[in-house]
Amino acid sequence: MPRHHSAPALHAEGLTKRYGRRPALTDCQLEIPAGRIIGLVGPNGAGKSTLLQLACGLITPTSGSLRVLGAPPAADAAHLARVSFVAQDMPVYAGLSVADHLRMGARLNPGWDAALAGQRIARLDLDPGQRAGRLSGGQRAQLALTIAAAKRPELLMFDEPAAALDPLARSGFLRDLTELVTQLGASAVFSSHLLADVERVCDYLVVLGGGRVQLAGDVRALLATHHRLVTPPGGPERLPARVEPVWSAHTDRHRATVVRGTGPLPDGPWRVEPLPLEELVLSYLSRAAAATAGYGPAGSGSAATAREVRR
Ligand SMILES: Nc1ncnc2c1ncn2[C@@H]1O[C@H](COP(=O)(O)OP(=O)(O)OP(=O)(O)O)[C@@H](O)[C@H]1O
Repeated sequence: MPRHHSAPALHAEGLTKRYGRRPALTDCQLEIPAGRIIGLVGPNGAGKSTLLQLACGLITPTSGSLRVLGAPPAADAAHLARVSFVAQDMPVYAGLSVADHLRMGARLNPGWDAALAGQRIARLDLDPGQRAGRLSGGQRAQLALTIAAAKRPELLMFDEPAAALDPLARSGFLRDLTELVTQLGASAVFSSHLLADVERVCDYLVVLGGGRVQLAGDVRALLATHHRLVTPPGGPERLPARVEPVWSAHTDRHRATVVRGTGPLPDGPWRVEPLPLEELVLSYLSRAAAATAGYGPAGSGSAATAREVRR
């Protein structure tokens, strides 16, 4: 049953984090509605972990503000109970058994749902006596997901939860994550390099590049407002009115320009094609990288696709 969501899941204004003199996030504005599954994507060093760590109060901003479910991160014990965070590499206590983890969860979390935890452990066929250090990567991930969900939080945050899992384990993990978030009526944010995972699970997207928000919005709305215009090499000489070019890539045979604009695109010397999520993300990241390197906002690049976003 969905909960009543009044405050955004995350709301950042001018959010900036520097480690010493090294900028990790710069002047980020974000307003992510609650009740969504949010994919946080970007290349290595884009600031994804930093944003998640700020959101759960492990670190504090250098300047600007961040609110989580309407309150400062980790504002008090009641607020901590509303948020679950699973850090990179699915941390569990290697020397403790599965049952020990559940007992610890029950002791530390006032809203602990022992029935939910117990049912999941049984369904996953995890041996309660097994030490966590002896579990497979997929089982560890499922244990961490179980603990995160049994708190019955309003917001779950995962830092690259499925990166190290094989495709089958990853698929099961993402299916369970979606089911649990829906069952709890919660929001979830997870960072990933794997755009196929994001596409499968997320209905809201945040693209970070160079420590800045490059793109954020509802996935369906973003895909509806972005198109690929295909023209012969060298084109298009002019773009339709009211569209913004994002990025242009060319081969010997054609030029593909990713554009943003609402409404149907008029006929012209171009072919209009829908844009896969992967290409949408790569367009914004390419534009960000080009701007950093100083060669223009909608410069050209070779047509490149990749299932992983890497620098
Ligand atoms: N504790 C730290 N001390 C100093 N610099 C840090 C620290 N944590 C992160 N950084 C730097 O901040 C920037 C952002 O790092 P962050 O880990 O947030 O990126 P990321 O998008 O999560 O990367 P990845 O995908 O590789 O995990 C990087 O330049 C990184 O080197």
